[in-house]
Amino acid sequence: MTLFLVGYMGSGKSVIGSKLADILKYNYLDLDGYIEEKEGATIKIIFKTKGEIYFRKLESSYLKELIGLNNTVISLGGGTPCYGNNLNLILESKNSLSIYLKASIKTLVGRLYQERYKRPLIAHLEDISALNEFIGKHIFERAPFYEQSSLSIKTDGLDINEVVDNLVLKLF
Ligand SMILES: Nc1ncnc2c1ncn2[C@@H]1O[C@H](COP(=O)(O)OP(=O)(O)O)[C@@H](O)[C@H]1O
Ligand SMILES: O=C(O)C1=C[C@@H](OP(=O)(O)O)[C@@H](O)[C@H](O)C1
Ligand SMILES: [Mg+2]
Repeated sequence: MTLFLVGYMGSGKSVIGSKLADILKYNYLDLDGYIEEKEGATIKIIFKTKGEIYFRKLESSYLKELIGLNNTVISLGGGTPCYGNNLNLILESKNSLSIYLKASIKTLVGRLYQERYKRPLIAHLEDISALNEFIGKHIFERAPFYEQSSLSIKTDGLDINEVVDNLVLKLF
């Protein structure tokens, strides 16, 4: 079984995915981490030197390499299901489930403000209200992709361990 974690930046895909894999005794992969390892460059540097389109092409081709793995939790990037044929690959991959980690704009802003420099799409946003507006519009565009996941879980007001526990309960 492959479990794909889906959701906006800051929804907790990376942190929850790694803990979930520990609990389930599954292998763990973070698509962004995989790209960084293979390319020998951070996501930030890839965006800066080659641009977003180049990153999206890498993201799609490395996603293909990770389809069909057994006993693995994979944290996707926030944009992964929203480009090219990625969503079909995820949804049609055999013996897999996609899990949408949902969070309100307010929650995401709270989690991302201090960390926005790690994320090229939001690093330029100076203040909380600019971040708030950007995320609001962006989620409106992306939610229809995320919503096609096999299951979803609301994370507002839950700490990391509570989200993992709820997820384990939903899965089994
Ligand atoms: N449920 C949660 N409660 C509190 N903080 C969280 C929660 N989920 C994630 N975070 C924090 O939000 C930040 C972004 O999490 P991360 O796993 O990198 O998200 P993503 O991979 O979806 O962008 C991290 O600092 C993480 O510790
Ligand atoms: O939403 C996006 O388009 C992106 C999300 C990031 O991953 P996280 O969602 O793990 O932050 C990373 O893939 C890249 O910065 C682009
Ligand atoms: Mg991540």
